[in-house]
Amino acid sequence: MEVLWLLPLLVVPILFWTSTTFVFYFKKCFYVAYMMLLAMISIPMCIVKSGGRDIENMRIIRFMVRHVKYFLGLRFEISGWEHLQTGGPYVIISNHQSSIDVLGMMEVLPDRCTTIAKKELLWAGTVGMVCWLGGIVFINRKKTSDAKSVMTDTAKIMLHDKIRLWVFPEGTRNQKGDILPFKKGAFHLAVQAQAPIIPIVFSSYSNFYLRKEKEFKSGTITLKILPKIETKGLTSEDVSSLCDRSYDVMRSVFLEISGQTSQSNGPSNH
Ligand SMILES: CCCCC/C=C\C/C=C\CCCCCCCC(=O)SCCNC(=O)CCNC(=O)[C@H](O)C(C)(C)COP(=O)(O)OP(=O)(O)OC[C@H]1O[C@@H](n2cnc3c(N)ncnc32)[C@H](O)[C@@H]1OP(=O)(O)O
Ligand SMILES: CCCCCCCC/C=C\CCCCCCCC(=O)OC[C@@H](O)COP(=O)(O)O
Repeated sequence: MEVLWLLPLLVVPILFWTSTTFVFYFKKCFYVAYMMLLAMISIPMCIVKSGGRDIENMRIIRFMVRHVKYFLGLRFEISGWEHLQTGGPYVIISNHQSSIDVLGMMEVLPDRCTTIAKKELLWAGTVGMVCWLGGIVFINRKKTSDAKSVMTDTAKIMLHDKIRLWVFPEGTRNQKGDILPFKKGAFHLAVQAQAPIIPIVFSSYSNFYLRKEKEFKSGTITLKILPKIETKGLTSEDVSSLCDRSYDVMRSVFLEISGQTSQSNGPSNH
């Protein structure tokens, strides 16, 4: 009878070995549950260290998240570190494929850097709470005028508090094997703060993570930090061309590091 208790210990490894769908759901559930747990542990640490919402809490979050990749069988190959050796405020822009991006983000996140996120994330339990404590700026994507005014205020805070901002200019997650046309908020922000833009490109996850096919294998993510793009002297008139330039350089690097050749990208709103 006691042997029955051992059954799950046998069944889980067998399913892991035989079913890619099981592995997919197992890893996804593990990821969410473990991030929730890490966030729960981090909340009191952030409160004790900073007394509340403070960008310095991102150091704790970064430290807590860095090992999660090992459990998911992921490796990062990072190049271009020298481009992050820039003092003062800047805006990092990167492509956005999945919530797994958070792991790459925490590999390279500079000090005094937080991010812009959709306001719905605030309600993601302990993860939402820790994001708030880390000074993440929440925007309402459904109310463009509100989102724009939050970003304009953020440009002022960036300069005043000497902080860096990480923005996903696609504005949503995308796993279509290409980069979506960029929204313009990140570029207005950089121009308003007269701060440089540092593009970071994540290679495609399609060789290890396929949402539709329910596959989540081990894999290596290439993360390329690109040279900064200056915005000194630019005005709102230059935002469209700045956005186009950044998109072009990031897209060609994305295709190169994802082992794809350049095709014409479908829709473009810039
Ligand atoms: C310890 C355990 C821890 C566990 C947890 C682990 C980690 C937690 C910590 C960190 C993790 C954080 C991860 C968070 C990831 C979250 C990612 C997201 O949520 S992505 C979604 C949210 N982000 C964005 O949407 C940013 C990009 N969007 C924009 O910038 C948009 O432009 C916009 C501001 C939202 C407006 O949207 P819209 O669709 O209207 O975009 P357009 O670009 O077409 O703009 C329309 C129009 O407005 C002009 N515009 C835009 N912005 C501005 C501005 N700031 N000032 C002035 N004008 C602006 C733009 O030029 C357009 O006009 P025109 O066409 O005439 O040029
Ligand atoms: C009790 C509430 C339960 C909520 C459970 C959800 C918790 C998520 C938990 C763990 C994942 C950790 C990573 C957190 C940050 C990732 C955020 C993210 O990637 O959001 C998606 C957003 O960029 C774009 O969203 P859309 O594709 O436009 O939509």
